[in-house]
Amino acid sequence: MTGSESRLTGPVRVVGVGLLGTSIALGLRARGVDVILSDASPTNVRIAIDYGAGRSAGDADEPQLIVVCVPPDVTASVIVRELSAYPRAVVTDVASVKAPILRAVRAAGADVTRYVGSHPLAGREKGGPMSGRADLFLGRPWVVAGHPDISYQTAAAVDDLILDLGASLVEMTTEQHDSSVALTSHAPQVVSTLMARRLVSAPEAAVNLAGGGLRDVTRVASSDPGLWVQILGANAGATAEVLRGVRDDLDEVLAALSAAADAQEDDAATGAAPWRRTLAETLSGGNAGVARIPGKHGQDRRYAQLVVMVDDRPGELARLLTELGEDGVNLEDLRLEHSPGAQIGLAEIAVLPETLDTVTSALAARGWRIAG
Ligand SMILES: NC(=O)c1ccc[n+]([C@@H]2O[C@H](COP(=O)([O-])OP(=O)(O)OC[C@H]3O[C@@H](n4cnc5c(N)ncnc54)[C@H](O)[C@@H]3O)[C@@H](O)[C@H]2O)c1
Ligand SMILES: O=C(O)C(=O)C[C@]1(C(=O)O)C=C[C@@H](O)C=C1
Repeated sequence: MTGSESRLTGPVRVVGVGLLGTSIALGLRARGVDVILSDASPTNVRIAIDYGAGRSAGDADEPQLIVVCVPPDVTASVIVRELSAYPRAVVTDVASVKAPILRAVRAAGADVTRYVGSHPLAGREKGGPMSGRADLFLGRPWVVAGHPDISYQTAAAVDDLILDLGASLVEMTTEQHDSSVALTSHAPQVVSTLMARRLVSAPEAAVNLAGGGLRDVTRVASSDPGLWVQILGANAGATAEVLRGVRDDLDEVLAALSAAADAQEDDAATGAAPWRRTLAETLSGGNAGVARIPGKHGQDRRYAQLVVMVDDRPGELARLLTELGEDGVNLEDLRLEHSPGAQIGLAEIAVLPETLDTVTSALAARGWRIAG
């Protein structure tokens, strides 16, 4: 690819080359943009350079855009420093909270006519430059949390960054952003963590029965505690409000379960017990909530699932993917499940619903066992 394929002219300076910074840098390098890398850790800069994410800073650098990708606690002070060090650059950051950062940048008296915060709703539970991926942002929402002191013309550089990385731009105020992510990201992190904590002292025999449900619920519980203390602390009010709603529902479920446990057998058999209705309503509410989550690429589209049994031998998964490619199948998603002691893995693949029958027959014809 060449630089002409990017909207940004560059150079772009990335400050903080962990997961987010390295992913942004790799994505821009793939479009030919000149990327300057900076981090408090010289080791992280070296790793990111070795990865092909960009070059080290020079005295004569005149960045068009600076993207601050450091932990939330230090984001405002780094923004203030960068605005002052590069008086012609537009500055954005990618921290997971927006209102407290804008407030702190304003309070420091910095030039907010060149600063607008942003936040890609894309990430992983693993940080550091080695987790960086050029395609991390493809099809993901990326919020620009605007404010009245920056002009559209100046903020356009941030829009260009988002579009160059293949993300979809969403405009919100900082407050709308923070209350939205309290619901979609920050409270879910706590719920996932609380469930995962139940496993710490559980018997090994029980934990070994872990299936897809537990893995889905606990994936983000592996995230960096240091980063999340900062995120939750900075968005405490809005996150607590969501969690109070969760607590109310949980109290209802506990009451229903307690009634169910106490119920006489014949009472349970009538089907009319109030606890049964409470549980059914709660579970249906969950169905209705999940149905509102947009699919991949932000479309409200559901995919058909197919589970293929993959022998636990080197190269088998690669063979499955190659053969799907040979059959012209576009995978919308792929998830692997592997139980301890099992000689097979389950590859759960998502395809467009209209292609499900064709894909199933093509795989069966090649001898793959379809589990569901
Ligand atoms: N992890 C995610 O999924 C995710 C997603 C969206 C946004 N974010 C936000 O992106 C930011 C970075 O998160 P990450 O996951 O990339 O973290 P990370 O730990 O992978 O990377 C942070 C980097 O910042 C560097 N750093 C720390 N203090 C610095 C300073 N004062 N000056 C320069 N460099 C400094 C660290 O050395 C490290 O390389 C955070 O604000 C986070 O809220 C994270
Ligand atoms: O680990 C992931 O899958 C994430 O996408 C992480 C996630 C999220 O909750 O959506 C976490 C925090 C960030 O601010 C943005 C993204």
